Amino acid sequence: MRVNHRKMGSKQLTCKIGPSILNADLSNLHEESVRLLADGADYLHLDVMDGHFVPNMTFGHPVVKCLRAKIPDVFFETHMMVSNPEQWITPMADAKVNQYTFHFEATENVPLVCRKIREAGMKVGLGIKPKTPVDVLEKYIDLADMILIMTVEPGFGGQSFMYDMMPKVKWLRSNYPELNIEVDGGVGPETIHPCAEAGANMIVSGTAVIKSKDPKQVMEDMRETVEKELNKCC
Ligand SMILES: O=C(CO)[C@@H](O)[C@H](O)COP(=O)(O)O
Ligand SMILES: [Fe+2]
Repeated sequence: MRVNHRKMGSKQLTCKIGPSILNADLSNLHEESVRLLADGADYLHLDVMDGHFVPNMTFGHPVVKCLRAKIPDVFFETHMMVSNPEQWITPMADAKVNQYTFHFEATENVPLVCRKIREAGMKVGLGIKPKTPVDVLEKYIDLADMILIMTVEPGFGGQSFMYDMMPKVKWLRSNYPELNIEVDGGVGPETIHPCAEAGANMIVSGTAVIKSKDPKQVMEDMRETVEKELNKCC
């Protein structure tokens, strides 16, 4: 299935805030997630790391499945920082994940992975690491529901936002007005402006939300900034 993101149709893009729980107290994953959702999160961005594609490990489908059992209705995106992303499609679909976001750099066969994700009933997210140029995505964009532009090297929360990734977001937004574009890494109240101006509408924020005394306010402020920009263009 192909989605034509180039045409300017009637689809109104909205801002979605998806906190990353990577730097939360993972022994309280359920409580932390419920708190973030009560504070206004639109979806949960679950960072899955395999210690191979990135030099860090987190959790996999068994944990996601347990969390899903306690939170049945919320949109779960798994950010798959794994080699061989094909391997975890079925288990993540079984865990009732809504969107499976994998990395361009992790596979030789992007179309095949996109197709298998869709066949398993999930939305397709396709991401690139900072050193990967955005134009490699051109022939795959219509196979995806969302493009992820990493604004740090994947692997760890709490890193500094890479401002020089914003031209990638701008290029995508100017060519694909209806595309969902996500930014991830070092995003918070201090760095949301360039993301919004460049055209990102899906905002992942870990440390800035989790470590804040007022996560609700942080998410509200980021949403307001993004919505202001989205409303400018239409
Ligand atoms: O995927 C990743 C890191 O690899 C992210 O989801 C970050 O973990 C977000 O955390 P902050 O950079 O906002 O602290
Ligand atoms: Fe992530």
